[in-house]
Amino acid sequence: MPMTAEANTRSAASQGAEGSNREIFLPPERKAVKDGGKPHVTAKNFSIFYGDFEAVKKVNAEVLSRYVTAIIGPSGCGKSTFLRAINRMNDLIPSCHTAGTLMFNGEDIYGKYTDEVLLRKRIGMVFQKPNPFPKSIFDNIAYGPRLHGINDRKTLEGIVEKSLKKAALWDEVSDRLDRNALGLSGGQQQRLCVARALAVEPDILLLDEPTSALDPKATAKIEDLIEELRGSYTILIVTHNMQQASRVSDYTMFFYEGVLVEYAPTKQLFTNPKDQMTEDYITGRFS
Ligand SMILES: Nc1ncnc2c1ncn2[C@@H]1O[C@H](COP(=O)(O)OP(=O)(O)OP(=O)(O)O)[C@@H](O)[C@H]1O
Repeated sequence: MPMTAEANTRSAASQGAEGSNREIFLPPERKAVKDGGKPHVTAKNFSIFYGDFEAVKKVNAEVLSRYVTAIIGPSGCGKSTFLRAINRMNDLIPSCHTAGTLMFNGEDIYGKYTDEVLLRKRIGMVFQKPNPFPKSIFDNIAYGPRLHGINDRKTLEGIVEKSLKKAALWDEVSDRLDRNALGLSGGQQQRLCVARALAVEPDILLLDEPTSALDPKATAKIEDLIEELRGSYTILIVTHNMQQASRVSDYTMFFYEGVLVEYAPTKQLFTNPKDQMTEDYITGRFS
């Protein structure tokens, strides 16, 4: 059987990585996003500490609007800490403090006058484990809009429908919006959590290992959803799964021991990493 172009590339890539147990990643070609690519989150010498321990070390980076950026690296390297800093979720940890600056749309996220509630409306988050409220599907989605003063039933109905459609869940739940969200499957619950985050019309979505508790089918649905949302939202996703990073993201950040070692277009980072440490990590020399 003749080798396909893809198989040829795979073969060439395998041969290129002499002696290494190289996983082959072939990130798909991705189209440029309309009106995307502006600095949306900018870190300047940004560090995050737990007490005296510097978990994230002097990061300098710009996250680009409307693209998907994956954050990868071994366990404990600071991925979640960095992600959570972007909507100040770390504020809930008393020992946690920061140095340097982290800007969102040119405004200091840690500025004296920043309102965390409004910040979290603009920068939504979905966690590793689906965490719907023990309420109806409708009330889960309407929760955020109500918190921000929307109480008109018709308006809420419109928001709930739109959000569930964006999260690719509407068709599965439109006839049971009054049922408890905890009755949904794990994958549906996670899409509900995405819908809940979208209901307040955020600019940025932070996804902290959103598929690690899901089976392959539910994982594929979330990955499809990320693809759908790409171009409308700036998305950052922490993932342990390098294949997932290579499939869903436009840019990838590789962290090691709190240091942002390499940050590049996903295709470049996975096929032609500049740093030896990145090369070693993506080829499975350490995990
Ligand atoms: N609440 C906390 N208090 C003290 N140290 C913490 C806290 N949370 C995380 N750390 C430490 O900060 C470092 C970075 O942790 P973080 O959870 O951000 O890493 P990670 O790359 O997301 O790891 P994983 O992939 O295992 O989730 C680790 O050394 C961790 O032990």
